[in-house]
Amino acid sequence: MLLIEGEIGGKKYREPFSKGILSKSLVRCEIKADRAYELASEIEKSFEKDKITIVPSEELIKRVKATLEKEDPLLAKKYSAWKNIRRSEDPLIILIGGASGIGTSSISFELANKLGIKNMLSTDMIREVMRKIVSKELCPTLFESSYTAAESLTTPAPPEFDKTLLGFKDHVNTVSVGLTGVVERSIKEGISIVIEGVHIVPGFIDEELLNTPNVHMFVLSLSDEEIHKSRFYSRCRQLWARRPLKRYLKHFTDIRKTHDYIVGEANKYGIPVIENIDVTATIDTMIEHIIDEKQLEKEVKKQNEE
Ligand SMILES: Nc1ncnc2c1ncn2[C@@H]1O[C@H](COP(=O)(O)OP(=O)(O)OP(=O)(O)O)[C@@H](O)[C@H]1O
Ligand SMILES: O=C(O)[C@@H](CO)OP(=O)(O)O
Repeated sequence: MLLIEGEIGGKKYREPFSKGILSKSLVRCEIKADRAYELASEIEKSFEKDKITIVPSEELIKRVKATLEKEDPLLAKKYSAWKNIRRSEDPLIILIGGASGIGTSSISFELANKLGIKNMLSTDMIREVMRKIVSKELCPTLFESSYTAAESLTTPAPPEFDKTLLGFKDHVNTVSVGLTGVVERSIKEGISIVIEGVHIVPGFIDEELLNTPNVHMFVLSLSDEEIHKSRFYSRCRQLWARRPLKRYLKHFTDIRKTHDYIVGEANKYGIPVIENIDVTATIDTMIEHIIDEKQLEKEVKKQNEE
């Protein structure tokens, strides 16, 4: 039997080679399930042919990369990229913002899955907890949606300001308090987490917190309004969806205003804005950014030590 030898926290362990586990990780690199299983079998056979019975996990990764290189060099590059992040012992705190319906929850689920991150949280959940703590009288916009918050503003909006955005900023400002708490706690505990939602807006979260190593922020966008609108249709077709399509279509103009505002702020603060057209491309871009930032952090750390 072929055994894989790994190390966790300085302790060595051995486990039987599993074609199922390996093919699952190949599927994450966009290889079709059938082909992934065939490749996993080929890799197992190649070790048997070499009469190897115990393989250090590093060796296994090398062989997978070599096999993928022959299959398609781009796949090998993708596999290396996300494997590097997964194997890193540093925690990752990933914040994904964007207007309602842009795809923050779908992308956060896919990214967490790909990187093996087990903690996920939506800012809508943070908002829901805050609604139980703060009264409606004290903080009326908190009880609205981000795009309807203006309806509960207690003071009239000055004519030079856009009312929708005034309400939006007030709403985001409040939820950012809870969001900051979650980010601080995640850093303190050293856990990896993906947090997503409309309340992740550059400029509302303390810059020092965002500059903490391993904290990465992204904003999703859709410049084509029609594609954005179609996302509400596709969401309401999902059986589990409980959010009425009519509400989002009625407020679509306001949702677009929040979209443009979030993107504008991201550009102002140098936060990557990713057009969320294709799930795979979005995830790949995020992984590339995380790797680049990690490299930069390493270089800065090295310079500071010198
Ligand atoms: N890249 C994509 N390509 C195609 N469809 C997508 C993509 N990303 C998300 N979707 C679909 O768009 C719809 C809206 O996505 P999702 O629910 O993730 O948005 P959201 O930003 O979390 O919205 P909200 O903030 O209102 O909860 C869903 O049906 C989802 O499956
Ligand atoms: O406030 C919002 O923009 C959305 C975010 O998901 O929430 P809801 O439409 O459920 O109020």
